[in-house]
Amino acid sequence: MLNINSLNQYYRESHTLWDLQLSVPEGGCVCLMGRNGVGKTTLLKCIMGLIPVRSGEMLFDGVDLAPLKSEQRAELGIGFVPQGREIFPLLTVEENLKIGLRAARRHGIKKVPEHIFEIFPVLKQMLGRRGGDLSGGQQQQLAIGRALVLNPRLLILDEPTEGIQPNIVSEIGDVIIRLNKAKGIKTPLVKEAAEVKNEVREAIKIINREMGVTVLLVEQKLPFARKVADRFCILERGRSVASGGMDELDETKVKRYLTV
Ligand SMILES: Nc1ncnc2c1ncn2[C@@H]1O[C@H](COP(=O)(O)OP(=O)(O)OP(=O)(O)O)[C@@H](O)[C@H]1O
Repeated sequence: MLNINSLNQYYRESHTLWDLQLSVPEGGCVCLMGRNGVGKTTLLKCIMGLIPVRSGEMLFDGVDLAPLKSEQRAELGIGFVPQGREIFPLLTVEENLKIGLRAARRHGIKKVPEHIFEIFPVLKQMLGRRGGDLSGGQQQQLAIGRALVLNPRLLILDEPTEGIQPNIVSEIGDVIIRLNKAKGIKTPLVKEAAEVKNEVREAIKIINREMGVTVLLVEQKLPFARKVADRFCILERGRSVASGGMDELDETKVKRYLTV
């Protein structure tokens, strides 16, 4: 579905991606891996047309992406959830989702598709809440939900579990739970970060395996990557140095390219 050949990218004079190869088969879930600063985010930005490339080829279903602006790439069916999520903090969850809808209208999608709320029930519960008041994990779910509004065939995610930590609200929640427990009062459980991470992981699996959306994601955490992806591609200093089925990601490769 997505084929990248001999891609070279520069930040001014700094050669960042070198003759890079990447292949994302239709229906697959490919995890882009590698240590900090090897060029993973840069590659995703090139695919989305957010930064220029110097040479090479990027084909999406055989269509050359090079002459297309980033909105046109989105319209072709590529959804992108950037690092840091970029949701609008002052807009409500509903308004954030409707921003995705603006581009989708051209494709006859007039309403936020109901399946998004089936994957992320929390978004339905919090439609009127401001984006900035959501926890990190909820913001991530909103960002993925917003990308799904356009009904993408390829969903690209940059470190979807980054920054999901037990937030202050849940810490306060824990204190309340403990206090109430001491008094014998039952309190609804406050979700912990690990649980939210699992939710995000399960959602990506549903999007890939049940909805049939092809997925390309950057993920540094090996257990997460192993659970969600079926293929890997490792970058080192801007070059693709290893790729294959997840079962081929052995200890030697992990030690050589991933452990810090
Ligand atoms: N806007 C920029 N201008 C100049 N250099 C940049 C810019 N953005 C990134 N770089 C450099 O390009 C290289 C690749 O960065 P990139 O963010 O793509 O790596 P990464 O693998 O995504 O890292 P991380 O895992 O830390 O997010 C790094 O050396 C980085 O310092």
